[in-house]
Parts: sequence; C-alpha cells; structure tokens
Amino acid sequence: VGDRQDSNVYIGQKLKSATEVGITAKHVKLGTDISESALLTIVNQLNEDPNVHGIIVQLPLDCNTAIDSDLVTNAIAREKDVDGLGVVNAGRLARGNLDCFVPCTPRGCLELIQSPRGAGLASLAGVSAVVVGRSKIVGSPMAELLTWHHATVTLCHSRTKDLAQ
Ligand SMILES: Nc1nc2c(c(=O)[nH]1)N[C@@H](CN(C=O)c1ccc(C(=O)N[C@@H](CCC(=O)O)C(=O)O)cc1)CN2
Repeated sequence: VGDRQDSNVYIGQKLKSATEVGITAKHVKLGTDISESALLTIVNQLNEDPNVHGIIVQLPLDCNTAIDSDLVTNAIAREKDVDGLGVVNAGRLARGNLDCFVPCTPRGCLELIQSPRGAGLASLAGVSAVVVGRSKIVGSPMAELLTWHHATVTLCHSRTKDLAQ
C-alpha cells in the first residue's frame, strides 16, 4: 500500500529473490487512499485464489486512511501467511510449536548463528543471548526462536534501563 521508497526497495528485492528460486511473485500495488475494507477484500480474494500460495503485506502501510495493520495481517489465511505475522503462526512460535511460518529476518539470523559459515553454534543449549528490540517482525520472534532453541534470552527494548550494562 502506497509508495514508500524503502518499501519499494524491499519489495523489489523480494520479487528478485523469488524469481531466483523459481517462485512466481506478483506485486499488487495499491494506492494511499485505499480503505481498510477494500484492502481486506483484496486479501480475501488472494486467500481464496488457489494459484496463490503465499501472501506478504509489506509494512508499514503507507496510506491516508485509518487502516489497522494487525487486522490486515490477521486476515491472511494462516497457510498463506509466509511472513508469520498472523496470530496463529505468531502464537505457535510463542508456544514453541515450530511447525509454523517464522518471520524471515529472525529465521535468517538463526541460520547465521547456527551455520558453520556463521557463528557455527549448532546447539544453543546453555548459550546466553541478548536481543535488542521487541518488534513483532524481528525482536519478539527472534527472542522466541532462540528460547525454543534452548538459549537463555534477555530481551531489551526502548524502556530497558542501562542497556549498555
Ligand atoms: N511484511 C513485512 N513488512 C516488513 C518486513 C517484513 O519482514 N515483512 N520487514 C521490514 C522491511 N524489510 C523487509 O521487508 C527489511 C528491512 C530491513 C532489513 C535488513 O536486514 N536491514 C539491515 C540492512 C541491510 C542492508 O543495508 O543491506 C539492517 O537494518 O541492518 C531486512 C528486511 C519492515 N516491513
């Protein structure tokens, strides 16, 4: 929704990456004046389209209207919620059921932590981890992912006192 320069870059990268791995990806570009109900109708049409297997609503929504972005991400069918931002996938991750879609940045960070080409920590049991930030896209799911891989996690955020300590 809208025309943010940063979002356009991220969307462009996602389309390019999808093509590279053989996924047909289409950008449904919507205007800043779209209403919440019109956006929900489009999400529902994509939910019902058997040719669509995954849906990403790029955030933040760049609109002139009042749209509840949580309502929109929760409207995505859970089996198409490849960003893992809906309550079903996010709830599964929070409870340690890793049979779910996990937001891509935390998933990539875990890959870097575990991979021999990264930190090479195949097992995180007994490891102490500090996550800075509690956003629904990165910080919170990162802390949960580390917790369920048996790390001991400290989650710091904007109200944490003495972060440097
Ligand atoms: N539906 C979604 N919306 C948004 C997401 C998302 O995962 N799903 N994440 C961000 C935007 N974004 C991808 O869409 C994104 C932003 C930043 C990065 C990142 O790794 N940044 C690095 C710098 C990378 C570089 O400069 O090459 C950093 O901050 O250190 C990844 C993805 C919000 N919206």
